[in-house]
Amino acid sequence: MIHVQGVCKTYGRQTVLKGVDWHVQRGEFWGIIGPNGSGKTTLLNLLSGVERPEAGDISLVGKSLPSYGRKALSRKLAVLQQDGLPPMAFPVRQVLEMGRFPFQNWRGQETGDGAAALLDEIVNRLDLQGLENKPLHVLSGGQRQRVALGKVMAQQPEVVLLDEPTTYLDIHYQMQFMELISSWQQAEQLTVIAVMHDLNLAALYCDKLLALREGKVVARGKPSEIIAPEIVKSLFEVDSYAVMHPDRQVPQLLLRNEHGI
Ligand SMILES: Nc1ncnc2c1ncn2[C@@H]1O[C@H](COP(=O)(O)OP(=O)(O)OP(=O)(O)O)[C@@H](O)[C@H]1O
Repeated sequence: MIHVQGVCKTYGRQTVLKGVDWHVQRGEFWGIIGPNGSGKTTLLNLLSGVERPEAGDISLVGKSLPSYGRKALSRKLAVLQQDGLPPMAFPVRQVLEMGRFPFQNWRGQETGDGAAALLDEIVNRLDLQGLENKPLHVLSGGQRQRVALGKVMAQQPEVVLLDEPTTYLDIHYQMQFMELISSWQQAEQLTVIAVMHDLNLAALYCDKLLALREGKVVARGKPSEIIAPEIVKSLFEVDSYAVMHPDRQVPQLLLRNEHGI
């Protein structure tokens, strides 16, 4: 689905990504992990076409990323940020309709049928009934992030890029958000790439993890291979224990100090 080959990115004198190679298959859920400043968001910005690499190539479904026009790219790929939508006055339903941009003509009219039914389905799936006519700025952060997800779903992409999407959510909404993404991914064979700071959530929901440090890939693999005390120590300089989650059989981290308490 996505091929990243020898990608380097420099800002001024700082080389932020140093020769990243990475292959993502259709339908996989990847988490990008690593310490602050390791290049995670930069890599996501390159994948979304917002930024261009100085060296190397990125291809999406066999075609080089720069060869996509804006609309063609937005039919393939959608991006959801930490705070997906600002608290603006647009009503929820209208925000969801904005996700249909790739399918609208120059007059803003939908070129195919079925958009209204699709939006109804999204409203039900995300439990947004009763909120459709409310302006975004009266919603809670958790509700707003659900609307942001709905807008991305309305775009019907094949790939979704998420940049720390649960940062501002409490644990209830974090779980809810990850469950929604995960069920969408499985239902549609969606490819998901998410920058994740919460390693326990990453272990629970991602199929695979890419670990970056100082702009280089230092580890990649299944959560069971990556969420291990030695790797976590090498990435974050933090001591930890890894224990098995009793329901899902994936590792979960418990933090510790150097005295083991
Ligand atoms: N537009 C920019 N101009 C200059 N430097 C930048 C720019 N974007 C990122 N950087 C620098 O590149 C480095 C990597 O930043 P990036 O945001 O990709 O890291 P990150 O791993 O996502 O960090 P965090 O976990 O803190 O979000 C940082 O040192 C940052 O200051």
